[in-house]
Amino acid sequence: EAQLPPRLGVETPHSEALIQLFETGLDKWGIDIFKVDELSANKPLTSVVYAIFEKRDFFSKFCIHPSTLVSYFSQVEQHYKPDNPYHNAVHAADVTQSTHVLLNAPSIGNVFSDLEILASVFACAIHDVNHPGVTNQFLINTENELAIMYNDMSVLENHHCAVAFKLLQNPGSNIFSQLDDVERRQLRKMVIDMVLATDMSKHMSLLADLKTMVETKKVAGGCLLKLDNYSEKMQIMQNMVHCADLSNPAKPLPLSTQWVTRVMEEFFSQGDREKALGLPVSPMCCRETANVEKSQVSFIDFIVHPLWEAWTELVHPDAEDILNTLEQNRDYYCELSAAKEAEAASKEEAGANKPSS
Ligand SMILES: COc1ccc(C2=NN(C(C)C)C(=O)[C@@H]3CC=CC[C@H]23)cc1C#CC(=O)NCc1ccccc1
Ligand SMILES: [Mg+2]
Ligand SMILES: [Zn+2]
Repeated sequence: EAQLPPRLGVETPHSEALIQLFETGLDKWGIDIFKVDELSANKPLTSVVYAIFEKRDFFSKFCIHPSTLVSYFSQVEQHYKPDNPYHNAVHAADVTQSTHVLLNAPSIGNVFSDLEILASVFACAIHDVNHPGVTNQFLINTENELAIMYNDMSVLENHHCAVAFKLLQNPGSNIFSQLDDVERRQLRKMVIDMVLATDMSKHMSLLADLKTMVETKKVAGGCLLKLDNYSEKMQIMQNMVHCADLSNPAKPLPLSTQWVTRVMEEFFSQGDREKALGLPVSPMCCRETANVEKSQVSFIDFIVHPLWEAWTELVHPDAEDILNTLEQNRDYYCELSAAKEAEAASKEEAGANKPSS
């Protein structure tokens, strides 16, 4: 019997503090995932996945040996680029833990099977693996080998999936080796369907389908339909993972502001590369002209809030607090943006009135 890996699957001098943090925060919306990164000695993904698998009893339910889980997710974690300000293992850990919380909503409690929950948690953990820190459009515009490989279609998302399943084939890393063939094939299809749905170009159609489902659910007297067909269930799972991927602005403000700084840094460095390559600079990637607060307000108003509003209706009333936090944060960015504009205007004013030297 291979000896057990360290607690939570990571070697860290802070293991007691990390265990404490998971005791109190693993099931909470708003755990400090940056603290998890510190306490886990920069293994946030492996430690979060290990803690969730333990809490959901996945080791015994799916006959997964802890050392196999650690072997696989250490490789996945290593394939997230630490130099990416945003699309790194901390983001993967954040999306995974956020989905773990969404799955605990009472109104979807008994909708999903253990295999569906396993697939959702796994999909989140690997959903951005080996992300190059640039957008699909950039890869297409620069005729990157990944765009050629995937014919410009959901290039990043196809790559994340392929890398994740390739790593499963490494010796001692196949966490799904004890599933039977049917389960393994079902899980693979569910994971691909969820990861490909994290491509923002699918956002509008995903949201439209979610709204339709909410309408029909209303008609069906409020309780969540016993979702019997695959496509309805998958729609909810895809939107759940997509919500988690777009959950930064709906987290407590000290976390949300760190994510804005990180994502803008990633966008700006892409803008720098576009400029250096003589390519048109993407709209929110220009360091000089971007108004960060204003664009976070539009990101929330046009993309994040409509999605979370629909999700909140679907799982009513379980996500009320999340929607409230999103709305409070939106007002904060709005005020900040107005204050910055007022300051800029008064500087302009002062400049204009400056006595000519
Ligand atoms: C924490 O903030 C963020 C967190 C994530 C993203 C993401 N954007 N996109 C697309 C929408 C450009 C992605 O495809 C990324 C990959 C998958 C999901 C969402 C990701 C953007 C922001 C932002 C912002 C922000 O303030 N101004 C930039 C902005 C303004 C208006 C509209 C979009 C972006
Ligand atoms: Mg992605
Ligand atoms: Zn993501």
